[in-house]
Formats: sequence, structure tokens, C-alpha cells
Amino acid sequence: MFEPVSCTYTYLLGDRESREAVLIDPVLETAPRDAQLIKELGLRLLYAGQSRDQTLGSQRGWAAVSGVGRRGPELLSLREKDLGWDFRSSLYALLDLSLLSLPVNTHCHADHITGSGLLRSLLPGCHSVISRLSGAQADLHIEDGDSIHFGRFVISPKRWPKGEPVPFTLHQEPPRQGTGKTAAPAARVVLALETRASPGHTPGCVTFVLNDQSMAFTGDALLIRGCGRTDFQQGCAKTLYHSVHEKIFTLPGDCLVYPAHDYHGFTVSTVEEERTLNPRLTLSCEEFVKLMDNLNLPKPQQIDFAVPANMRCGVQTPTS
Ligand SMILES: N[C@@H](CCC(=O)N[C@@H](CCS)C(=O)NCC(=O)O)C(=O)O
Ligand SMILES: [Fe+2]
Repeated sequence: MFEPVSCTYTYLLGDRESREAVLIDPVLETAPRDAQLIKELGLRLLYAGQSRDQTLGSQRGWAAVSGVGRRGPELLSLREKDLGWDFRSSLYALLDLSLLSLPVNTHCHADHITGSGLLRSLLPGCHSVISRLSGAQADLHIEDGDSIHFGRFVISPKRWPKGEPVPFTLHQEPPRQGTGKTAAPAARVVLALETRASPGHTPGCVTFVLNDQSMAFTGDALLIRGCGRTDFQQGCAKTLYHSVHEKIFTLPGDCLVYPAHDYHGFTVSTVEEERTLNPRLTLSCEEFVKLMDNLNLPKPQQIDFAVPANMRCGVQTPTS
């Protein structure tokens, strides 16, 4: 899904059978739209139980929306009663139906407020996720090599076309005994996102790779024919160059690349395309650093309030 003000992509990955899903990089303003989609698709709450983080809970009782007003970027604090019906009702639909949102973030965003805080506040048991190195608050902190499991289903060998390579990790279950006949073993398929640390745009940036390596969600480390800037949030061009080459370009060439932003109308690329055609990342490391140090881009319009808000997991709203 696309958020047009900050040109952000949010990705919803769901498992048809278990209905478990994850939401990558939700944006505050489009959280109601994402909630509506989750509802339509009949996806369900992944984890049950109360949030463990008391600090985050302390901000309940209000919500906030950000926008670019006549006098520039501003953050509007609103009480629950001031929110429009559409906004509130679609968020509360999540609560009523116990639908899923496990919001995971590729990094502490500078250009928009994450939707994670709002979703976790409205969904008891919904846990926000970000890397430990981001320094941002979240329910779950992940590190390089960690996996986020979000779906599991059983397939019988009959359902898998002969000769087709089987994706994902398959856990073979032993054949059933005692029936006289030996039934064909079923296989349990586990869907997971592997976390690959890909610092450089920020120190806490991660890339999420689906466990069959068919898709990578690269955040702002690798954009289509571009990459994240390195001139704020402790960015480092040399670190980014090595991250992309060692953690992303080493994936299979046909692995689909889904970035957190696009400013030119692109939606998806592949590792092979970026490895051979990306005008920045095909340079030598030295040339790349020189180019990145001289981009002279204007700073993101929302940076002054988005970063502090995202360090607190976005904004929180009441659960009842
Ligand atoms: N105009 C946008 C901000 C654009 C921007 O700076 N994008 C970042 C990614 C989000 S932190 C970036 O790394 N861009 C790289 C590039 O080459 O454009 C706004 O005001 O929000
Ligand atoms: Fe960013």
C-alpha cells in the first residue's frame, strides 16, 4: 500500500491458511486504511495477551495526526472525541474482530510517523517490532539473524506439484502408524521474515527477507535505482555500501526488492536489476561515498517531529 505524502510503501504479508500476517512499515495517517484491508482479508490477531511495555501505555488517552499546515509541518494533538468517525470506526473494527496487525519497522523513520503505536494501542496483544540498534521503543527488539514467524500450515505431498521446488522450510512429520497402511507424510510449512542488519541510512536499519528468499523488504537501505540518504540520523555512506553489497546483493538475482519509498513511480525491482543497474551502488565504494556526501537534499518535511515520535513508537491512542 502507498502513502502519498511521504511516498511510503507499507507491506501486508498474510498466510491464507492460518490468517496470520505482518504489516511492514505502517504510516500513522494510513493505519485506518491498512486496518480496513486486514479486516476485508479476514486476517487475525497473531499474538494474544497484554502488552508488556508500561512506558508506551502511559501515553494513552489521546491520539495525534501530523500534517503539513499553512505554516509548515505541524503535529496536531487530538482527543479521541475529536477524531472523525471514519478514522475511529475503521480502527475500532480491528478491535471488534480481533484482527491481526504485527507492525514491524525497517528503521526509525525520519519522514513520517509510524502507524505501529496506534495499531498496538488499539489491538490488545498487538506487538510493535523494531531493531534494538534503532534505540527506539517497541514491544519486541530484533537483531541480525532473528526471524519473525507469521504463518504456518500443513501441506500433504499430493498438494505440491511434482517436480516443483518446495519453498520455505519444510518440517517433515513422521508417517502415521497403526493403520495398516503407511500414509504419506505431511509437511509443516513455516513462513518467516529473516532479519538482516543493513545499517548505513541509520545504524538500526534492517532488511526483512522472506524465508524462501523470494522477496526482500529493504527499507531505506536500497531503493529502486537509488538508496537511502546518509546525511542525518548517524548515517554513514561507507557502512551503507557494505550493507547493500554484503546483505542484499548476495541474495538470489530473482529475489524481488520492495523498498520503503519510491519517488519516481516504481513499485518493485529485483536483486539482479539493482546489482547491475543501480546508478549509485554500481560505483566503487570511494565514488559512492563522494556522491552520497554531496547529494545536498532538503531535509524531510516531518523530520523534526517524526523522529522524536518514532523513538517512542509513534503515537498511542486509547484501547477503549
Ligand atoms: N521529500 C521527502 C523526503 C525525501 C527523503 O529525504 N527521503 C529519504 C528516505 C526517507 S528518510 C531518502 O533517503 N532519500 C534518498 C534520495 O535519494 O532521495 C519528505 O519531505 O518527506
Ligand atoms: Fe528513512
